Amino acid sequence: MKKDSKIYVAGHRGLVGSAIIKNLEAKGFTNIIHRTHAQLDLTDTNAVASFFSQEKPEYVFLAAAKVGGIVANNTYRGEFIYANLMIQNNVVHQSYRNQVKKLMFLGSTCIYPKNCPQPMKENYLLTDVLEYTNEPYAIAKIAGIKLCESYNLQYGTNYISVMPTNLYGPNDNFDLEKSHVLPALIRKIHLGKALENGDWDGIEKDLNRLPIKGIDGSSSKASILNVLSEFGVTLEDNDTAKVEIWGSGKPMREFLWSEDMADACVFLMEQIDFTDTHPSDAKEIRNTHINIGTGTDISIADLAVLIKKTIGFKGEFFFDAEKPDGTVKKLTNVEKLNALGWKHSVNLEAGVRRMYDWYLGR
Ligand SMILES: NC(=O)C1=CN([C@@H]2O[C@H](COP(=O)(O)OP(=O)(O)OC[C@H]3O[C@@H](n4cnc5c(N)ncnc54)[C@H](OP(=O)(O)O)[C@@H]3O)[C@@H](O)[C@H]2O)C=CC1
Ligand SMILES: C[C@H]1O[C@H](OP(=O)(O)OP(=O)(O)OC[C@H]2O[C@@H](n3cnc4c(=O)[nH]c(N)nc43)[C@H](O)[C@@H]2O)[C@@H](O)[C@@H](O)C1=O
Repeated sequence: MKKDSKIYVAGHRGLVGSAIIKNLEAKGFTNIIHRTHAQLDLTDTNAVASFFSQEKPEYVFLAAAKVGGIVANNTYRGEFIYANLMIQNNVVHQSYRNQVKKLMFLGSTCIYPKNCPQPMKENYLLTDVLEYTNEPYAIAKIAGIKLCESYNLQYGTNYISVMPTNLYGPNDNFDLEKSHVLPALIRKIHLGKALENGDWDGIEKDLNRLPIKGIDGSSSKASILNVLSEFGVTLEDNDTAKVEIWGSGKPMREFLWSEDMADACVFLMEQIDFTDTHPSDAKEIRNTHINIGTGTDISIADLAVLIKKTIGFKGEFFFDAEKPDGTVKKLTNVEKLNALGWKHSVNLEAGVRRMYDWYLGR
């Protein structure tokens, strides 16, 4: 990419899209375009066609998607498969029709089988059944990989698919119903600490920034305590706070700082072409995507303890077995990425600290 190449970042206000913009700007790219969801609904085929024919971007980062944690994926199954298929079909097809030079499609490591051998190599894709809770989302993401791969093979396009592990960072989603585990635990443990300290100013500030289910900072203490308890943050009679952890706490997850993820995306966009993702003598070209992760994981229970220490929460945890565990373990094999010359730089301890600072607005 040249510094003045026209680059479209789809999903630029999200966790990954915002980090990609920051990374591109830091590297001196000057011609970045974007649209909010309200300005351009990427599920609208005609609107996406008009946008591409008017703007003619040269490079596309497809970081717009319908995204959420385990319960959101399991609850809004129809929305997750429909929106993701539509967004990627529209963006990839219009990129082809408008001669985009290179596109990066973002999938997810939930594309791999539920009981995949660990760590998961790219070629384990489509070797067994998927995890039920996110099957619709995963099917859409697998379709996205195959869409890019198939256009490359039939039309000679240059589209790269990357499969990130669980991500976290600035502009994450802290909605306790729909978010992923790491931002959810940061917020719940932060609120638990505020409850045990009687810090109602802190609770008011938090709820004014992001109201929960109809309560905000001006709501009565009784209704705040009531709604927080529905989300698993409670104050016991002895003034000890308790925070709920969904599931058993045993599942293992791998976490990558979103700004590392963005750096990997820009690195791959600049350094590799589709042809670099498979051997030149391959008779059947498949599994051309690249995992992005750290290669290290942690149990959810241990993650909660790490966040507890970072925040300085003194209370207790309890586990809600009614909530799903999801995949037991999904650790990426990152040999392919490392061999291309990229490695993450922010470890989980430092990342959680940065994440909490960002959450507090420091
Ligand atoms: N977060 C994670 O842990 C992981 C994410 N990924 C993948 O990374 C990519 C980015 O995810 P992430 O940044 O976390 O997601 P976010 O939810 O933070 O951001 C998604 C962005 O897409 C936009 N968007 C959603 N629907 C539409 C639409 N119909 N039209 C236009 N814009 C839309 C959103 O806008 P708005 O908010 O206005 O709707 C938002 O800006 C996705 O492909 C996701 O699947 C993969 C693995 C893990
Ligand atoms: C990125 C990835 O994200 C999703 O998969 P997931 O990794 O299972 O997502 P998660 O972050 O929501 O949960 C991880 C683990 O953590 C546990 N957990 C504990 N307490 C809370 C909690 O309070 N909130 C949440 N969300 N989870 C919690 C939870 O029960 C689970 O065992 C899919 O969308 C998938 O499609 C995808 O791509």
